Amino acid sequence: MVQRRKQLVPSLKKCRSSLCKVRHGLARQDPSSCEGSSPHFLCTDCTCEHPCDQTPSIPSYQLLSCNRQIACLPVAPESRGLGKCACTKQCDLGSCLNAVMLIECGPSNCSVRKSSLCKNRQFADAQAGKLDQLAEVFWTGDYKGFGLRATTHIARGKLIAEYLGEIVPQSSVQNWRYIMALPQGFAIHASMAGGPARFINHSCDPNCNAQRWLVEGRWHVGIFSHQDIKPQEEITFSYSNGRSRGSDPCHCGSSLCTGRIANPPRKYKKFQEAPDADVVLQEVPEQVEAYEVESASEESEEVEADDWIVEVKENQAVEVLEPDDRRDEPAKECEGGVEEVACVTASIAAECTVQDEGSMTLQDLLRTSCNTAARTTRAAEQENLVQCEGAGPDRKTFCETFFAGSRSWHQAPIEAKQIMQQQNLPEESEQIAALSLGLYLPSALCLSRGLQIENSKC
Ligand SMILES: C[S@@+](CC[C@H](N)C(=O)[O-])C[C@H]1O[C@@H](n2cnc3c(N)ncnc32)[C@H](O)[C@@H]1O
Repeated sequence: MVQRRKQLVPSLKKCRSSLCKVRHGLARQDPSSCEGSSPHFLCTDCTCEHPCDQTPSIPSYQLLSCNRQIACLPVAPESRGLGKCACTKQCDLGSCLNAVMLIECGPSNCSVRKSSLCKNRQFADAQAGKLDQLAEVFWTGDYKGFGLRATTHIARGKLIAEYLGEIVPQSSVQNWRYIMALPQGFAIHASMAGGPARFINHSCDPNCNAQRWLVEGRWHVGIFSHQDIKPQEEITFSYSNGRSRGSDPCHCGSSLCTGRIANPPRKYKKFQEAPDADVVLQEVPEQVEAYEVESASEESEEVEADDWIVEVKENQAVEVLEPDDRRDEPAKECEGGVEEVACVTASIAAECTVQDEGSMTLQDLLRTSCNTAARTTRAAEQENLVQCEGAGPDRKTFCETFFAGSRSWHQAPIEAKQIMQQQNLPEESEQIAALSLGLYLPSALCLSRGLQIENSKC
């Protein structure tokens, strides 16, 4: 513990570089001197260990403003038949019935006439870019890679960021570093595309929690502060779902640290070849478990999410349809006089891996088109899914080595390099493979900047 502290706050006396003016975690370097900043990323700190010219830049990923539907996530069963809230003049988060049940208000379920008087629109506001930017990505150091920290004082109960990514079946996930579980076997996969929340690290004594909300019938996950947070304080939540204890070492630095961060549940172990692979399942915590439809989640856990679909009938009983049966099902959006929307959404749904026309809503349509067309996102997903088979023998070998590896690769650039050399792989292939897997790998980043690695540093 003492050693770790030394590493996080290096002594300024030892600092020889003129660039090394800022102590890690206390202040921010002038953003204008940072190269390669992405829109939400202001700057990485310079430390003696990582002077500005050596602090890695963020591995590339696509910045999203809303979730991208790759699998057609069914409308959340519990959203059916919900009435409007009982608010009259305005909706407040503490009193609106929807908000209390972690349901966001929207045109269909809010009683307040003017949407500006409804405070229960946090996710919609975030997606519209209406929320204050409260946090920035920063370099925490070798152990945890990048993280997110407050840029200002954040009061308790604030939505800091939505956990954005691609909605996929959990069964298709191979890189578990950037995953948030959803009910019914789905997940938000933020490896290739997502938002700043993908950088939030685990802590055994976190200042935030992940909450699953229903927004227009769809699950969304937000990172909310559960205590006041000071400027420059790292934003963290617990990856542990309370059921599993992971084997990855935890470096959260808290006095309550259990020494481990969580692993994916056993049923998905088949996707990680080695017990010690660097994989993490972040699952929404207990307080939102009420949103699980017990029988639905039980059933869907047993079956492949992309072959089967869970349907909810009017009486809320849950039924699992086999793929053949659901072809005859009418598009649900056609009921209720929105045929036009249904036609368009159905044609987009036809592009999806799961042919679930009935569960596409106008919101999906907007979400799909607010990013890339469904056709393109599907192509991206295909590429993601065949990471280990797809593009050439070098990437395949690297990928297999990564999943069979016994160490956290992002912490072991030397080992990564040795394996590449043992297998006679050109160095560039490591970089390409690492980036295509959405991994942070110092050696890959060094190579991308044309720098040599020596003693774990560029
Ligand atoms: C969702 S990513 C968080 C962002 C990541 N630090 C990065 O640089 O992209 C999860 C990964 O971060 C690292 N990580 C997060 N919390 C950690 C902790 N408390 N101790 C050690 N590593 C941690 C682990 O490698 C984990 O697989």
